[in-house]
Amino acid sequence: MIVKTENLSREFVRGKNQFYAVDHVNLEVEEKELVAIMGQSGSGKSTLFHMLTGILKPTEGKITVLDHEIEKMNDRQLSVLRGGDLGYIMQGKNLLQNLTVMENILLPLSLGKNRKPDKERITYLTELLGIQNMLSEYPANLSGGEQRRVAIARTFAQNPKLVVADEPTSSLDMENSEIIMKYFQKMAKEGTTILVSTHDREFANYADRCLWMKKGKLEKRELE
Ligand SMILES: Nc1ncnc2c1ncn2[C@@H]1O[C@H](COP(=O)(O)OP(=O)(O)OP(=O)(O)O)[C@@H](O)[C@H]1O
Repeated sequence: MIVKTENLSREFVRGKNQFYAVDHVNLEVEEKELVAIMGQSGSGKSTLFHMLTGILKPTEGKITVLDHEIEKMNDRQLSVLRGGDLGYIMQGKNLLQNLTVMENILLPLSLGKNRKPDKERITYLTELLGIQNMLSEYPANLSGGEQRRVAIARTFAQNPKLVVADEPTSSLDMENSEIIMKYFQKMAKEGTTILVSTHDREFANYADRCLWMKKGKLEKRELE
């Protein structure tokens, strides 16, 4: 099992209300699976992904990712993991603005253990994602969709065993979304486990399995 959560929960307080953003989630993802989590805005997908990747501590429950007990790891151990076997494509723009595109792509590799940049892999990825002519640009000079593609290239450049991707196709046009979905499917077949959150129902055609998140609870259900 690559991902396993047991009763994973996160509570937040807003005003006088205490509520579960993630409510006793039991999720299991096997090696080589491409699993899509769908759900309305605010249903808890990002909170779940933040906990799986050690960005956010749970209020309750257990998380095992790639044989690591995530909630017991310290920040240093977590950043080594996130620079190596675990790749996290976060939502929104998250490139470092003072580094060029290429420097951004190489950054996780400098945090991971025993990972050296694989030039061939990086060339392949940047060409596939159509960012090969922007490698010496700064992120501020790129569109939102281009920055998204750089973030995707950065994650796969580290050759992770598990990729957690939070709405990877959100600011992309159809053509680029399809390239990403096909690439995810290919990488899953070749051995990378991928967990993706999305509003894009097209992903259902590429994923091995779709789950639905509703008010913090994870449901198994057919798409309408
Ligand atoms: N730090 C926080 N403090 C209080 N409430 C929070 C915090 N972070 C998230 N929430 C709330 O928790 C709920 C789940 O948010 P989350 O970002 O996980 O949803 P999501 O499914 O990823 O949404 P989207 O699809 O819009 O990204 C929302 O109601 C959100 O407002």
